Amino acid sequence: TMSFNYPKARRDETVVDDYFGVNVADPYRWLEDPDSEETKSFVDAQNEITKPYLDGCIYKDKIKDKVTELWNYPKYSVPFRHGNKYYQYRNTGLQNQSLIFVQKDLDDEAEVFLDPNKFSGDGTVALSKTAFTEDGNTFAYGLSNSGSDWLEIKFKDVKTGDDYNETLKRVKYSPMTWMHDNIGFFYGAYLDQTGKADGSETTSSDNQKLYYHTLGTDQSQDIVVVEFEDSQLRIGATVSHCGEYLVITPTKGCKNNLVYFAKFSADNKIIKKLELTPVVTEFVADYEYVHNIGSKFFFRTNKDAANYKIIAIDFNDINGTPWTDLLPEHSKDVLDWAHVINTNMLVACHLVDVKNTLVIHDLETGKKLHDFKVDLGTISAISGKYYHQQMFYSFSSFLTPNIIHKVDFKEGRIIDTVFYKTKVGDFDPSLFEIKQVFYKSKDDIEIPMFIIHKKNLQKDGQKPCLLYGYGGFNISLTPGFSTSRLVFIRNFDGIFATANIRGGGEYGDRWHNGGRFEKKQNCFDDFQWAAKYLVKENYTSVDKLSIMGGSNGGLLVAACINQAPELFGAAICQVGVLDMLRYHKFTIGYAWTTDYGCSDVKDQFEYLYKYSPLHNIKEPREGQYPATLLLTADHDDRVVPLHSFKFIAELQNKIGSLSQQKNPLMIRVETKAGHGGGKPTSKLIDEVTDYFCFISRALGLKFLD
Ligand SMILES: O=C(NCC(=O)N1CCC[C@H]1C(=O)O)OCc1ccccc1
Repeated sequence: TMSFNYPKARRDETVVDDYFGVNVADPYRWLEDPDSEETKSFVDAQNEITKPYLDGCIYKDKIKDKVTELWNYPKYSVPFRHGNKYYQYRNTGLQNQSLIFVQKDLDDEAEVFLDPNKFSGDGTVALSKTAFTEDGNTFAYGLSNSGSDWLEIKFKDVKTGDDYNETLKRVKYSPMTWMHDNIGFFYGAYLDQTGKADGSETTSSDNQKLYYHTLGTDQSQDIVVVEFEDSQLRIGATVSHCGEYLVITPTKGCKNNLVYFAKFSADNKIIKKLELTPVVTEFVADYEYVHNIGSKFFFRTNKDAANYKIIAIDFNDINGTPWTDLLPEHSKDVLDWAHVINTNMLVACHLVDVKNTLVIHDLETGKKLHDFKVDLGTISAISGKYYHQQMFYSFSSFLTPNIIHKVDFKEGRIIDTVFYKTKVGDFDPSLFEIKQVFYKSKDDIEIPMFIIHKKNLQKDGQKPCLLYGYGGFNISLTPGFSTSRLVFIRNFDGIFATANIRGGGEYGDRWHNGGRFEKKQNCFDDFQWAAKYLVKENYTSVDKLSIMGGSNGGLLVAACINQAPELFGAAICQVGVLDMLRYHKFTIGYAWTTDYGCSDVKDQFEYLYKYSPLHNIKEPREGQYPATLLLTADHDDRVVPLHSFKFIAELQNKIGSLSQQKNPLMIRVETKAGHGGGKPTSKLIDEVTDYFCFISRALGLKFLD
């Protein structure tokens, strides 16, 4: 095994912060400036170590070919109906960005409506949020560059295919919603933020305002229609399905929002700030607009309902008429989302032990009308406007790429047919199996875990295993189809496992709250106990076990290798949140305090300091750190790359020089890329290939053809 001469990054020992009397050194503070020559040469020096190591993997070409081959299957979204046309995202398989197709009827020849690959040669301009007008004649679309959260909004005339002249700039974390006059458009922007705004800056995003744009005019004419004192609010907004209200749902963090509304004047003229009526003015719960009938509004909420429910609020009499439950909270099943279709039917999707169910209720009475048969897996999308008598939904799972269903509502009947079944080359799902196990964590709480492997597996403890986790922000890791993981199972003769650890939404607020604030350590314990389970049950062994996670999941991976380096052979940490004392200072980091807390508060500093990856790197009592690869990118303005730069510098400095540390400790820094959203297929395949090269080389895995 090689030893590595890692780049020596300057340590500035003069940078020391005082947190409530505790002095914390931050010698790599200078790495927080992405534009300094010193930081740029640090990144180049790191890539000069990492690239030869990855390219030195003897299977690199085979891995890339296999990943590409399995990736190359047609990906279709559910069809969407706007105006009198159907639209659908399609990718033949390897296109960098999916295209939007349009057709008059479902059995007509579809033609290209929008091809985002035309916006750049390398596919680094991605289509982000989009919104059609009610009449379907105008299409608003947001473009994101190099993976940044910043959007530029354009408007296309559907009939001619031509774009209107205006471009709305400095848009970020923004709604996109049209007045029903098909001319007025609402969006959120940071127009008074100075300096760079291309996603490579780390500037904190403050003072978002909600603007009203009139189609065909210049952005400079736009009107501020909603703004709040609190500069950290992101202003969610939706024009109600009836077109007569604007529902405003400001949020500050990543949990709980407020609710206001404005009723439009009869002539729909908007020339100044909107008169807002307050509905919810404290951050006590999530409230998501589902539908309204006149002044009766339906929201999905977790107010007094940890597993969420649908309530009805009368906007004409907010404090008079009691708010009622339309769809009561289920004692165990979590209400994932709800959608109104066919005028008076409510489609409800629940999560039951991390598997989706799909039912239809009567909108008036809440009475159940229909149960869709759903296998172990996820309802990955639904489409259909409330006034349509037709909807589409898609299903996918670990061994099942998208199956699209068409549902027609005719003469009181519900007719569910398979509309499109995705085929993936020569992949044969019958050769593999999915298991769901419930293992005990450190505190004996039962944690679900999906394990996927070839059938007739010999549990000889020698199988390479890839354990994936996230554990935060009420996000649930539900079954999904991933060809890269199937390459790991098929060609490394491996096992893929995903642990539904606390902090996620798998069991509603109970599960989310079990992994937040001072309980965040439960996430790390749950993940470490998943690793112990996989070894104890003879699926794999420590030196064949890799852990992987991204963003908050990158925090998970980095905290776990600090706390239990002896449990893992390799660790893949993608775009991780790694400096828990300073994360809130950059871009949208302050919004994450609803999960993490903040080092500005004494008792929160204390528990953050205990697990913050950057501050808890220490020589293992015995053995070494796992082979560790950090991945980040120069336009990641969700989790700025400085987290990974500082962590790898400290890891190489403290651990890289130890004689017993034979495993590589590296970072892969991508250019013209961001947090992950919108990444072109070519870059995704290169990234998967690289971290498979890293794992296989570090663990000495064989690649079977
Ligand atoms: O910050 C988040 N979400 C939380 C997030 O992205 N986190 C939370 C921790 C690190 C990172 C992650 O895990 O992906 O979203 C901001 C946003 C983006 C686009 C539109 C509206 C709002």
